Amino acid sequence: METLLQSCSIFTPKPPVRSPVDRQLALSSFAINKQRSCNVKLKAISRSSQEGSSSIEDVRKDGMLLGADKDESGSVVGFRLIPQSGETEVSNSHDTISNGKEEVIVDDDSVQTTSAEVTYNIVFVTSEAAPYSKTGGLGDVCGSLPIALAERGHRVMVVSPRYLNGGPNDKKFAGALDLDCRVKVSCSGGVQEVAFFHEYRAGVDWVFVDHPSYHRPGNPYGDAYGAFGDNQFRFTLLCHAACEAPLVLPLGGFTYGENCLFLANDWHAGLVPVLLAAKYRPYGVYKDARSIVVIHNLAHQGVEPASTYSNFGLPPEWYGALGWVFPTWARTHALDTGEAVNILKGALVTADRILTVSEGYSWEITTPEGGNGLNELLTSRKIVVNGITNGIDLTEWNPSSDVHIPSHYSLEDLSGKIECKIALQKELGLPIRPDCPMIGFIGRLDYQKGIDIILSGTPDLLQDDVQFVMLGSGEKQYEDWMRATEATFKDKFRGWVGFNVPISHRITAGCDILLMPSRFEPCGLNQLYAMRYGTVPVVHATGGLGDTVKTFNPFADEGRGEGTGWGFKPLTRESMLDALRIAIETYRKHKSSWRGLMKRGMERDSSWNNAAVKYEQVFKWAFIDPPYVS
Ligand SMILES: Nc1ncnc2c1ncn2[C@@H]1O[C@H](COP(=O)(O)OP(=O)(O)O[C@H]2O[C@H](CO)[C@@H](O)[C@H](O)[C@H]2O)[C@@H](O)[C@H]1O
Repeated sequence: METLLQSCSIFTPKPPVRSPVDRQLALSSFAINKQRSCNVKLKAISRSSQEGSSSIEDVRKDGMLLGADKDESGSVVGFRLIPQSGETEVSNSHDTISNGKEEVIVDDDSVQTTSAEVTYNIVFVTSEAAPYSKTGGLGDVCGSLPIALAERGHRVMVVSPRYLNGGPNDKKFAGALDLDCRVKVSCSGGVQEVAFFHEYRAGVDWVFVDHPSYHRPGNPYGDAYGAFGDNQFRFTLLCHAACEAPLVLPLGGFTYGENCLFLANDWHAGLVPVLLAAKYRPYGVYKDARSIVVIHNLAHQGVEPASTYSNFGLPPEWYGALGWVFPTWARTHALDTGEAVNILKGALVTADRILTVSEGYSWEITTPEGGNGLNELLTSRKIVVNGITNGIDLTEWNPSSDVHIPSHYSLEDLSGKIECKIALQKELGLPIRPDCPMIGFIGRLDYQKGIDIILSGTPDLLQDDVQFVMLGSGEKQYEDWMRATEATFKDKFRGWVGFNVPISHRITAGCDILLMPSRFEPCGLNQLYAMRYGTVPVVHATGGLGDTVKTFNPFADEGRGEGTGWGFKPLTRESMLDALRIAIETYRKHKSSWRGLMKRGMERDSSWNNAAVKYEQVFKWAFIDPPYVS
């Protein structure tokens, strides 16, 4: 066993490659060794290596394998699959993409789901992916964008930790089986062994990295006492394991191979592009792979003291990539040199391209106000920075079939929305008043979400005849404030402290208005969910909120009105209250305008397919250029 594990270790030195032929041989034998070292348990998968493509059909029950594309080294770089339903064309499509525009132009067959012109082997690396793990929007995106890309014909793997906390969430990982493949990772002054679990679902390979440090009470990042002290270690492990996964895991009988595209999400996955550049490419491995860092939130960068650099398992000469110096004002004392390591910065200087989750935010992060200290670096790489607005999972967030809401409704028949409102008032113990404007807030209770502005504006807001319900958890001072406000305004305010997905659906469906006064918002998903549910968003017009919520103009479109909500600026208590008062007034007195607002919001196309087309454009650009660090 030890020999087997040893051969799987990513720290087995690989010989420097001299000639192109040698290099090719080294690459293919490296890939073969990796495959051999993994004894995959799944019967169908092990059959597939002997019997060819037919056994893959056993595994991929919902489709038919037409063939596999291989690169010159023999690694499989793509499959051609045709879904059993036959609803989707798989051969090279004639569909055209409108770059940078909302629209996807489909050819005359009016096929709903389009397929990609060029397909890639894509590896998402993420600290959370719904439904397995979710603490916020990152989980939503990494739980649904991979499926949208797989539906378009890409081969997609998502690598994230196998969190077990002893609670009911653990059963979400029950469908993932141990692949019986162990990898040894040298980091933090020792050698760690990680295992891989796998579930093939919705066309995607969900791969879970298993290690004792992912098994503890709490959420993925911390518990009641705060953030875990070893998060740098836990996510370093994730990145090392994710870099090995395409080489060692014969998923569906074939590894993803080296010619793949890594999507490293946020700082937790930020070591991936650094590892490609520093540990693999010098040995000829992953020389044709590309990496894209996706920023969901620049405020979190994975910064730790400089002395922790040796924990990353990187060559000493790569310190400069992660090295970071705090500005003088941020240092703690006169002798503090401000030296630190910053994982996200390392990703930004080594990734081939940089993506954010809205166009507005992609610009904001290049400014001193929105750049969180990385604006100059981002400006220097502006040419590879793009913003693509997130989509939403239209199956989970559908008012006509949502399993969490008491009545279903649609644009054609909105009567169920009033029933959802009445049921919500009942559930919360508020007076049952279908005519009373009901405002909702869902989100983390922290500085980003503008909770302090809500806190200062609520007493004034509640002077009016409204109901206000908040769902969230986070900073204790805000949780306490919610409890205290509920006690003071018993008939008007409810503060639900906690993270509860079914309640979030019921608030989205039952309220008339959704409030999002975020200080900054890379994209924001709740306003997209709200619009789909005919709930009108009132938002601070920043980042993705400014991009997605169009302020109501009653005079536009020959008096029919335009817009899906209200965006206010600047972020002050007064401008938030002004916007809310206009919204409340419109709700009360201008019923047809309100219906127009609901209708336009519900009709908005927030599908992932649209966003996936734009991602594909960025993938193409990534492969046109040589690797940024080679
Ligand atoms: N108490 C609670 N109970 C139940 N569900 C709750 C909840 N609090 C939040 N949620 C859910 O968590 C998600 C939050 O998503 P957001 O996009 O609004 O913010 P987040 O800041 O986490 O994400 C970051 O990443 C995403 C994805 O890119 C960006 O949209 C965003 O701007 C960026 O800050 C939503 O699905 C929401 O319903």
